[in-house]
Amino acid sequence: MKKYILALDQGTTSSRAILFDKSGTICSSKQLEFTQIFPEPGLVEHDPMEIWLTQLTTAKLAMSSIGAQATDIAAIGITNQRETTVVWNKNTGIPIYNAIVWQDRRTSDMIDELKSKGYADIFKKKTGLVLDAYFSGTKLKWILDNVTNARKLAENGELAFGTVDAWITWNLSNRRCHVTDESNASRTLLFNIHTGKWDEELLKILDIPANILPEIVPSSGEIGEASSGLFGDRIPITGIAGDQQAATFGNMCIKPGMVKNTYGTGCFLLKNTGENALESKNNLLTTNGKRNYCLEGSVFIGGAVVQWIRDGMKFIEESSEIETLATSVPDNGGVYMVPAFSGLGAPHWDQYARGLAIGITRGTTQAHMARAALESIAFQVSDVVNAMRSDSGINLSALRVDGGACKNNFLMQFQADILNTIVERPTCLELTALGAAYLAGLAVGFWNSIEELEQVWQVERIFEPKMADSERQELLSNWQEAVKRAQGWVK
Ligand SMILES: Nc1ncnc2c1ncn2[C@@H]1O[C@H](COP(=O)(O)OP(=O)(O)O)[C@@H](O)[C@H]1O
Ligand SMILES: O=P(O)(O)OC[C@H](O)CO
Repeated sequence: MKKYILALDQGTTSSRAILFDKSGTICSSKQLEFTQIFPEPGLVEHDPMEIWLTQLTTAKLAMSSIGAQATDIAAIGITNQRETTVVWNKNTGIPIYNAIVWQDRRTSDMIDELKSKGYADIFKKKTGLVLDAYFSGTKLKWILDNVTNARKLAENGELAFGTVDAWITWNLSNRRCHVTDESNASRTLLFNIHTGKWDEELLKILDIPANILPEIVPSSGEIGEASSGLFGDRIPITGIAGDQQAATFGNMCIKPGMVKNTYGTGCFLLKNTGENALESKNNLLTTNGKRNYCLEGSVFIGGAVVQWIRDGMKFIEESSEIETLATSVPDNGGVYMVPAFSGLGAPHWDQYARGLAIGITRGTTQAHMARAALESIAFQVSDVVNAMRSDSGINLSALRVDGGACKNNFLMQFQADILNTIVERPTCLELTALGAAYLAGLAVGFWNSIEELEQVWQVERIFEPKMADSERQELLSNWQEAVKRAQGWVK
């Protein structure tokens, strides 16, 4: 009898493997952090081999720690940091350059050039995305233009491009599958979300040869097999989704209008818009979920500001300590932090914004800075919600949350206060991995219906808004002023 689904969650800062049983319970979980490479300010890379090896190791450890065999596992579901771009040689299986991470800003000039040539509208219409260095298309072009021999090898059909899902699947399948799914393809600037195909016109604009691209496969279905050499027997791969779409499914936002926000490295708020690919007038992205479209607001720095308070400022030793530090003062003492470390994402889309802290006086302490850092996460989410409110008349009765930073009770209460909306925190916070497990499990009959999965989602705690309107308005108005001052800084 198959007892588990193995979810591989390849995130920005760590690789994770989780074995879920039929009740959606985590039976085993292993996580390994990997190296963040910052070659210059604004550039962020990962070593693709380290991504693969940490992912493989976590899978083996998750299995061995509970004595699970390959034959106990019904299927593998893969979910991943999106947009991060890997190009490898199909003959050797070796990447020709480091993975260029979604946070990397090296193609900002390329984006400016595309905008100046008037291409913003066509990309928006076909891909649902705004032109920004965040997405894979210009990162891929940069590799082809800058790595020695890359373009020649690509023209000879010797190179493969993929987001991290494709890289993991290629390695799991012993180089047999070069595939991606629509939720990842929809983050490349190369994929037409209306036709469900790579778009020839966009490929031409970016000068990208079609033969480098992965085949697009369903997010849930027969995708490939992990080779027996890895786990002792073959295991079907039947689920792939970008991490934010997977979390939307894991959070069971399956009906139009339902909204989730994931508080990981960044913050990603997705609203299910059903079968309509709603075009945003407020700089939100239209993106593909499982047979559904979503409106998305991507905030580049969420929990990462807590890592910066810990590792950069060294105010705390563990991320969890920020809550005690921040609540040791009654308020932010007039300090506002805009963590635009790699520009601002939705709804501002300013590649040239940079971080600032403002309102500092002689009385400002580490506690005020920590509090301002946490508040900045909630303010950014609030900007996205407001953009969504004016776009689609969103009636946000409750916000479902997940991700590492939503363990922080102060942050969740402040979020509820600033949005003036209930925040619902579920019992299982690993909803990205759970979403990928669901996609894989539904494809092999481990679970039979979405209705069955709806029983798994349970609320752990509800945060009710308590703040007075006047206080909320003052905080938001000061935040908006701070954002204005951060914008365009490195232009
Ligand atoms: N108690 C906490 N309070 C605030 N932030 C936290 C807390 N615990 C973890 N984090 C933040 O959560 C993030 C990790 O969440 P996770 O969902 O694992 O992210 P990712 O998938 O992007 O790697 C880190 O940026 C970390 O700083
Ligand atoms: O790795 P995460 O969870 O921060 O997610 C990264 C996003 O997929 C970037 O779009």
